[in-house]
Amino acid sequence: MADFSSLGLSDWLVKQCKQLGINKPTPVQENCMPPILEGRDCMGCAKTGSGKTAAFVLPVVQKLSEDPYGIFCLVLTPTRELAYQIAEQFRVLGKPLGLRDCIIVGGMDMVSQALELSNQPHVVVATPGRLADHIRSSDTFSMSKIQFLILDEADRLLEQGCTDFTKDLETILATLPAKRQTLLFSATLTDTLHELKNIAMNKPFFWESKSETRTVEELDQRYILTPEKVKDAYLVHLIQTFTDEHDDWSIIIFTNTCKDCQVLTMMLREFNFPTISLHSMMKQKQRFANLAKFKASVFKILVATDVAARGLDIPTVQVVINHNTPGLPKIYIHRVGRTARAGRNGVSITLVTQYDIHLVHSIEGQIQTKLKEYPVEEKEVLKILTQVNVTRREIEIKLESTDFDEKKEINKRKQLILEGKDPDLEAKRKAELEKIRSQKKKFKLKIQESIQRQKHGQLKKKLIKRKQLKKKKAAQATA
Ligand SMILES: Nc1ncnc2c1ncn2[C@@H]1O[C@H](COP(=O)(O)OP(=O)(O)OP(=O)(O)O)[C@@H](O)[C@H]1O
Repeated sequence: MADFSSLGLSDWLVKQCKQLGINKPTPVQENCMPPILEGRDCMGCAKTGSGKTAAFVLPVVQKLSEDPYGIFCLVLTPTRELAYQIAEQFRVLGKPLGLRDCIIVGGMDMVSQALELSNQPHVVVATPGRLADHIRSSDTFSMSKIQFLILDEADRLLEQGCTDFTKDLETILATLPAKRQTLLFSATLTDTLHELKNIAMNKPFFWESKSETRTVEELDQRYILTPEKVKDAYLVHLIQTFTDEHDDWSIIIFTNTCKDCQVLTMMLREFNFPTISLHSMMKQKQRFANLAKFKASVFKILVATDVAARGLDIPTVQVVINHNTPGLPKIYIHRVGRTARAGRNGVSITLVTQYDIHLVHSIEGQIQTKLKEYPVEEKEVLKILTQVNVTRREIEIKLESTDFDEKKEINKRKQLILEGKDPDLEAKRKAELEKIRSQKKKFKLKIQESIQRQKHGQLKKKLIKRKQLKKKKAAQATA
């Protein structure tokens, strides 16, 4: 196996790696770093927790040390928390160099960010929306000379999901030089390969870890089949068991919506579990503070939406619980990848209702692994069922009396304004679309009913005819 020196890193950087416990390159590092150092574009696809961040940070820091200037490198990433994590890796590995980084994410003060950008940091780590806002509103910084553009979680940045980055990416790409190195990394790159190649890449070096499974071997992947109404009781029971048996374990619970995230956090606190939440309806400062408390093990349980599904590297996380079965295998891969990182063991448990079984099959098909049933004493779960459900209901009532839903509506309106849309017009458009959809549905239903009636009529006619024929035959026979 190669060492970092033979891959082309300077002695001071190898020493810096050692201080972080990074002694031998992981496969993605061993394979992707040489072509990057040679000046090639690169696409790296490797499992969660396999060291993709250092695979791009190290070559950039090496190259920066040979020709330091700002702005040298731009890293784009889908979430704000991930931007901080990546910037930290640059800061630590580039410390002997005096590397200056700048983090540009939404929810933080725009003026101080603009000031930092104008001071020409070596590395800018950003979420696309906020960086595009700076480009549109100010001309005090330039990225026309950057040498590296990196898209971390590249497939997420390019997919048109609920947060669509494509417009912002277009704005950003238009300000970058054509002559640059573009590096794309993710654990699920292959699904969006075609779109990724459109990012004007120059014969990229492509590397994918050779493995039939798409999740790591150290991860014990389990499921519990449960009726929807018993889900929370299973959750409370699982957490009770884990916390009784282990002192130093942390657990991440993934939920489908911000509201669910909030309800579960409050409910688990009622049961005295040290729980904290992370979702997009929280103020950014609170998000950072909560994540820091979870990382420091002040709170052992983090309830989060998919905002925490990608990239977060928290070594103490031993268990990931999916409170809902993810609708897409890709989301499942990233969620469960928050445990069993860098060779450690971990467990993931997905709560599956009878309506989600097809989703589990599709996940199993993608990851090429069968999930195993997690054994639970059902009797124990039933003992707490009423208490858990009553607690949940009380919390839901409490939350309804706060302005949680209202805040969500306000946030939505703010987002639309930022996207340059009129919230009232959008609401009208949405209502009209909904009306058309419901009319179409009604029409379809009517047609189906009329077909059904026709079929029924035809059948009735056939039966009458058959009866008449039978009668006729019987009459002929007696005559
Ligand atoms: N060569 C190495 N030896 C030991 N540990 C390493 C090495 N490279 C990286 N690590 C550590 O492995 C952990 C996971 O790395 P990283 O966060 O880069 O994973 P990733 O592949 O980006 O995962 P994800 O797809 O979830 O974002 C980090 O704590 C990192 O410090």
